[in-house]
Amino acid sequence: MKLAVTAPERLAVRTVPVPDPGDLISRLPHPTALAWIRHGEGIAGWGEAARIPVPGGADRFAAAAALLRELFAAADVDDPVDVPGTGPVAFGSFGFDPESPDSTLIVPRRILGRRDGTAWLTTIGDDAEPLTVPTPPHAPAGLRWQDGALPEDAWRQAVAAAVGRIRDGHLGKVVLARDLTARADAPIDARVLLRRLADRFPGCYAFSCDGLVGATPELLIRRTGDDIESLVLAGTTARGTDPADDRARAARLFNSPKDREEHRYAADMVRDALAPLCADLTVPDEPELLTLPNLTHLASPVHGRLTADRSVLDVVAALHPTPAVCGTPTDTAMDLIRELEGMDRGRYSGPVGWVDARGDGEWGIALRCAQIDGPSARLFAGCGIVADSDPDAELAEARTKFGPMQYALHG
Ligand SMILES: C=C(O[C@H]1C=CC=C(C(=O)O)[C@@H]1O)C(=O)O
Repeated sequence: MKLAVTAPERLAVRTVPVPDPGDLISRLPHPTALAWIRHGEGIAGWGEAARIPVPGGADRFAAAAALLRELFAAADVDDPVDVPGTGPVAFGSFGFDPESPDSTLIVPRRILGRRDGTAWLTTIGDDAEPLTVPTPPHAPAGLRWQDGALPEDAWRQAVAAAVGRIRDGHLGKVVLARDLTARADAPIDARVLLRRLADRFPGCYAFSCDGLVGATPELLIRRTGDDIESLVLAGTTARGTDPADDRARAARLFNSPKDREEHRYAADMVRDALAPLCADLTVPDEPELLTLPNLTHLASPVHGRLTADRSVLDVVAALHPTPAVCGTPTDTAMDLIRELEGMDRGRYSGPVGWVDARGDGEWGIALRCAQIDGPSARLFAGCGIVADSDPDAELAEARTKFGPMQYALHG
């Protein structure tokens, strides 16, 4: 696959150290924000120095990595700060399904970053060229909600059908998702959603890229030099109504054979995908609990050291789609998702994040998110289904997973 890029032939890139910029989200001047922020650290971008539409295909990550390598190698870079995220950076979000055409990389004109006490501003392109005038953010108003592809009952039946296929031995696990749509009175401003998500879910990665906005707890891969990290999530319970109930639910999740099975598929696949690329790969034998404001997940933190020079996008290519969002075996699960969900997921549950010219970067799985298109938002939530899954319980779990974006829209 050969990609086309809308960009000047040679990017001029200058990074300078800046005093602590404070809250990154409030520095975003435009509704079409680019962001990747957790606990107040990360990068925020605006303007477009380059936009790269990436067609569908199993090789979309490799094609994107190759084009960025070329674009960044040709850039004229002045970067005295020289830490991951400085110099030229592309934000990106990829379609979940290789048959979905919907993936994009964007190199912003400005990137404001903060990490471990260092802050920087990167300017890409002509410094003197004016950016559009900043606009104040406006919260969405007059929201009207509608079911997406499958109303609740139909989705429950899809889950029951998936359980049947699993019990018949066709596959071990599949993740089924559903969508909801909301329409506001005016175009939705990503900055308002980011603000609310970052405030309520500070431990998640608040992201915004080309209309895909959310706060995901799941780190697909972070590459910092040779080091790679991932946080595998699968297996979920809602938080309790009081501390005793919360502890009881967490204990039930931790000891649930059904959730352990759901988790094991995901952790095993990540280990198998990373093992050929890594030395010193550690995947815990047993998951731990990750507690979020609305949910508790089973979580496996994974670490390794790359044995060859691979961009973070090369590692994304090896990992996506994990059984946290697809299933096992992958191809059978992908076919069942196409058959039962009745929709194209677009970029929901695809990789979202950023990559720099060193090949460093952070990519999450786009969960707890919505695709914003003018005044419309399409929200997504999915659940891992195994032989012992109960359709009613999965529907309740999906409702809880819609919660963060419903909150982001309504406040
Ligand atoms: C597919 C989603 O969550 C995944 C990540 C964590 C836990 C999951 C679960 O327990 O089903 C899912 O695998 C979603 O939030 O839409």
